[in-house]
Amino acid sequence: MTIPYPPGSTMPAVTAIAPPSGAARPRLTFLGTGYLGATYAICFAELGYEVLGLDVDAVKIATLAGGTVPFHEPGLDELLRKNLASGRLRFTTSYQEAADFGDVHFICVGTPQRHDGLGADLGYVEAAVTGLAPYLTRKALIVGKSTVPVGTADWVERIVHRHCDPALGVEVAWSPEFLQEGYAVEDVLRPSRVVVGVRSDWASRMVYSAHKGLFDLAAAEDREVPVVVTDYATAELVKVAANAYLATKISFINAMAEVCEAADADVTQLSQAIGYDPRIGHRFLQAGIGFGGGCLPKDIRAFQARAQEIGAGEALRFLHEVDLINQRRRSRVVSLAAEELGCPAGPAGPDFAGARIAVLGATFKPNSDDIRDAPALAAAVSLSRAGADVHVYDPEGMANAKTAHPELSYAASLDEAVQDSVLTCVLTEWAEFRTADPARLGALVRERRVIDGRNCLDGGAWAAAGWRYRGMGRTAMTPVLPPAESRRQLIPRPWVPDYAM
Ligand SMILES: NC(=O)C1=CN([C@@H]2O[C@H](COP(=O)(O)OP(=O)(O)OC[C@H]3O[C@@H](n4cnc5c(N)ncnc54)[C@H](O)[C@@H]3O)[C@@H](O)[C@H]2O)C=CC1
Ligand SMILES: O=C(O)[C@H]1O[C@H](OP(=O)(O)OP(=O)(O)OC[C@H]2O[C@@H](n3ccc(=O)[nH]c3=O)[C@H](O)[C@@H]2O)[C@H](O)[C@@H](O)[C@@H]1O
Repeated sequence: MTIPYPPGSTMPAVTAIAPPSGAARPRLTFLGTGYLGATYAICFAELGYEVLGLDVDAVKIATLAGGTVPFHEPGLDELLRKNLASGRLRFTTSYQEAADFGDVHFICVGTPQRHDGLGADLGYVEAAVTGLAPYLTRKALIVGKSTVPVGTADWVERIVHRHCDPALGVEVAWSPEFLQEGYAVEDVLRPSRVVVGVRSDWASRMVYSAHKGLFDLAAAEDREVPVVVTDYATAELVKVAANAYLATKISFINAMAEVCEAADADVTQLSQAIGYDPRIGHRFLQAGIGFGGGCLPKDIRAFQARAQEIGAGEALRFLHEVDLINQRRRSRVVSLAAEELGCPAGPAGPDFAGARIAVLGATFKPNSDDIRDAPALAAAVSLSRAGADVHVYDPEGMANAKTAHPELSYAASLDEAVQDSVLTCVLTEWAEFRTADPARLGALVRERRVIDGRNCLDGGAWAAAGWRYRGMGRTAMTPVLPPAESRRQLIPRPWVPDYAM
């Protein structure tokens, strides 16, 4: 079924569309106030909606209601306080309150990897829907935002029908989310696209009304937000396909890093050079220790598992290789460390015999406190298990890292982490590490050896300060510059072929 967007029209003008409730804008609830749900609740209040955030974690709800975002996301704390003060934003643990309040209910709960290590655990989605549905007393729309295996929206619809009075006509839609942590506020307020799977014109209208604030903002800024209205299955697949593509792009460049290591070539220059082809582009071509986080790794595994279940397993076999390449990058940091320190190889791998190693970075990427499946922490744990005396420091991830890995030693500052170390590993590219003065740090360490697990340091400057520098698939010492910068640096004069010089 093709549903025009805005509903009933192919024109971008939408002023004639009013939400079915008759209110100026539907009232929104966000079920699950983690990284996704809290960011959405706060940003949609900022867009002018009346919003209620719900979570089963009473501490999280009290923290949010008290004006503090329980995780690190640039810009979000200010918006939270502003919108609590405006009265448009509230938080609760009561499903009854959410059902009474909301016209549109967004499901934002986690969908982690199942304990069997493959498919997605949909237990939280089921709990959220069965928690809300029995309290609904009027027609409402339940919109899934969590990342789920294809077929989930159908299943949720059946659960809703089992738990609600059919006369209410409660409906379902699925609208996957593409925000990146660290840029979440910008990504929510100015999304690259809105994708929605719907089954009725009413659901389409409601989704439109629930996003109208975004479209109004875009119009005021003379931008457009592309909207793709489709069926449930396509909407669900768009999300996992996007993450599978991003993961594949990163593993592709990391595979090139492996080849560069064997060929004594430089992957950062290779990446820069291929990225100038606009069909390839520079983004997500940063070779290093590989991808982590609460999404890419689990999503590519769940996607493979689901494809297998529906008879399309062959099509996604390459994602297994993407995963393996990614895991090898973490091991490569450990083997590089062993090479650098000349550690003897025991039957279970290298023996670091108490060598003091500074691990700079614990989060899966900078500007986040998220340590889920973080490559930096995984490498720190491997080094520690292999006998190293590891000291971890991260600007924002310390509290989460200490909870997840109390067995590691933690330093209170960058300086304390590197003090007396024989090896320094930069494994998350925080600005604090990228801009650190190698000469100053050199005075603190016992031996000047650095592994740049993100290819983010100016190797030349570190070498000039007396450090032995090792990148990941990198031979050159040139700093890795953003494309515009590098273009200015690399093309300062008309190119003259060698033979003409
Ligand atoms: N973190 C991100 O950047 C993005 C996440 N996603 C997807 O969004 C979903 C949520 O991810 P995160 O926010 O990162 O997870 P999270 O773990 O930070 O948050 C999930 C929240 O749901 C709450 N919860 C669990 N059961 C509940 C229930 N029955 N009712 C209400 N709340 C409940 C938890 O207490 C927690 O606060 C996942 O499917 C993820 O793949 C999608 C795009 C971006
Ligand atoms: O589904 C999700 O939750 C989200 O997953 C990723 O976002 P996020 O996990 O916040 O982080 P990314 O910026 O994608 O980085 C993921 C990992 O890849 C690594 N990475 C990224 C880019 C690169 O070139 N090289 C590289 O190793 C990062 O260091 C990080 O560990 C996607 O980028 C989002 O679009 C998506 O919404």
